Amino acid sequence: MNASLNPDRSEWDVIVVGGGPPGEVAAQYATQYSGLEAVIVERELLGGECSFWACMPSKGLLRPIELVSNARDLPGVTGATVDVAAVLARRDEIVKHHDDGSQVGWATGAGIDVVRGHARLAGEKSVTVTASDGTTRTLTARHAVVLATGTRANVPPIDGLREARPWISRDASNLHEVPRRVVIVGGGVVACEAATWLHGLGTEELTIVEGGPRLLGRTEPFAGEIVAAGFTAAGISVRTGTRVAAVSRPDVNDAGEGLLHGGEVTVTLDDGSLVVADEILVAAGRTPNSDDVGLDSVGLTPHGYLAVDDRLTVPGHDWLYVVGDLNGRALLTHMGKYQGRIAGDVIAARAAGTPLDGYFYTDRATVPQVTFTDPEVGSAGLTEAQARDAGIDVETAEFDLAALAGTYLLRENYTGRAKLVIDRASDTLVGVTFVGTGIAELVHSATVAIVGKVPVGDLWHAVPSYPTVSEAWLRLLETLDRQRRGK
Ligand SMILES: Cc1cc2nc3c(=O)[nH]c(=O)nc-3n(C[C@H](O)[C@H](O)[C@H](O)COP(=O)(O)OP(=O)(O)OC[C@H]3O[C@@H](n4cnc5c(N)ncnc54)[C@H](O)[C@@H]3O)c2cc1C
Ligand SMILES: NC(=O)c1ccc[n+]([C@@H]2O[C@H](COP(=O)([O-])OP(=O)(O)OC[C@H]3O[C@@H](n4cnc5c(N)ncnc54)[C@H](O)[C@@H]3O)[C@@H](O)[C@H]2O)c1
Repeated sequence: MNASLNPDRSEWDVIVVGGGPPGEVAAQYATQYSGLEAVIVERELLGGECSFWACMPSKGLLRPIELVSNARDLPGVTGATVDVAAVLARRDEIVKHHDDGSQVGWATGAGIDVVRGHARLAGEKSVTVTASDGTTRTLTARHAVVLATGTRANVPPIDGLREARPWISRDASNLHEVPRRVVIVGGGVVACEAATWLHGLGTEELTIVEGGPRLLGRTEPFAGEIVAAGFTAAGISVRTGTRVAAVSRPDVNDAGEGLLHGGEVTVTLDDGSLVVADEILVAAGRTPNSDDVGLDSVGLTPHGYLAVDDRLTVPGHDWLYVVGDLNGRALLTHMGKYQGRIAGDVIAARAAGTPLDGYFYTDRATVPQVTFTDPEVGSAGLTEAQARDAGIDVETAEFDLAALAGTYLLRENYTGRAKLVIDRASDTLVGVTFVGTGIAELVHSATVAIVGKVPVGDLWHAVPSYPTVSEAWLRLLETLDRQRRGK
């Protein structure tokens, strides 16, 4: 099949609206072995937020900072510094200078057409696309439409905030100048990662304002506490339990993405104190892109996250699938891509009339995530509080990761902690959290143990290599054993 960009045709088997990784994967899986034809409609860049403004640039900025932090904490290594211009240049390479040619090449090479423009549902299996020149065309799907339009930064209705033209995550990840003083609204994942790279790139005065009681509120409490302690030690001001009451910025401009959006910003906090900065970054969660995709044309509510069943199908609309951030199940690229795999397989199976056995989505207690702060935070499954809320009779074990030979060798002043959350009834893990340098690659071992429902007794025979951070597993099991013996 010869796929192309903006082909002159109007009917496909599958139309995917939104070309982030989940949408791309849904198109791939729906077509790769089925003979079905698919088109992806994308209004901006094929590859989506993740490739150009989120995961990839942010991790590209964080990696050199992590390396320098480790090197500076390791006797025998000298001279490690961050070359800001070189880091930003590599980030620009990583986002391919905002050219999605290679992604379009991947799609067409895989037999998937790409149409550029803003897509809206126009009734069952019908999609209108408005191109940048204002022309409109109507596309028809023979089998399925997949919505994968993602989310955008949420800017809360704070007095003066919108008028101040704050930075959003796109500006922070695609920054071209490093503000000397920054206030960050929010203390979740975006805020904590952005604070890490801004500090590492040279921002001198950083204030994080989080309305909730701690940073990284969805993780085990010790994770946010350790990250906050690291920030405080680095001279970053962490204001938890505090909200921004008002923002004032007399001079604003249209400098563009990643450049200062105006002059000095004065931020009034709800305790009456003032913080003056050169930029304000909003990292206060996401808003789903459901308000301008024609949902009302098929009787659906045009706002909020779109609920799906375990086959990623909108109930009552067996031709309509939603993958990625838009369904609100887990705002993570890897989970969205997993949804894309399932939705694609289900579409192909339904079109062929073959059984759907085995094609179902589950995230209820298994979602993994790594937050690339210093130290890193990694988890899979449930926190203790989430497990208790789910009615599980829980047993836990914790271990200070600084007490491992593997972590002692990694860096001089290692800080870290790990925790197991165990379902007593089945004696299997329902959640694992690691905090510390070098834990990111450990998270998948926890995911496998949880998904595989490995009995705790069997984990004793999964022997970690010496001297690695993986020995966290051994120490956690020893701690659990000691607790069970009442010692
Ligand atoms: C700063 C930051 C860092 C992150 N880092 C990580 C990370 O390290 N790991 C991780 O797993 N997750 C990370 N995430 C989350 C991750 O970016 C999202 O989960 C992921 O991008 C979701 O993919 P998506 O396709 O659902 O949405 P998006 O990536 O937002 O893609 C949606 C696409 O749909 C297009 N679109 C929208 N509406 C229309 C329309 N009407 N017509 C046509 N096209 C349309 C958009 O242009 C976009 O290209 C991060 C998020 C942020 C903000
Ligand atoms: N490494 C990764 O996996 C990674 C990195 C970045 C983002 N993400 C994903 O992107 C999503 C969005 O991240 P996020 O950090 O924007 O959202 P979030 O929901 O994780 O955090 C937002 C934080 O802002 C706080 N907040 C909201 N309004 C506020 C206000 N007015 N004043 C003060 N605090 C306020 C909330 O209490 C919350 O703690 C997350 O769900 C995450 O999964 C993942």
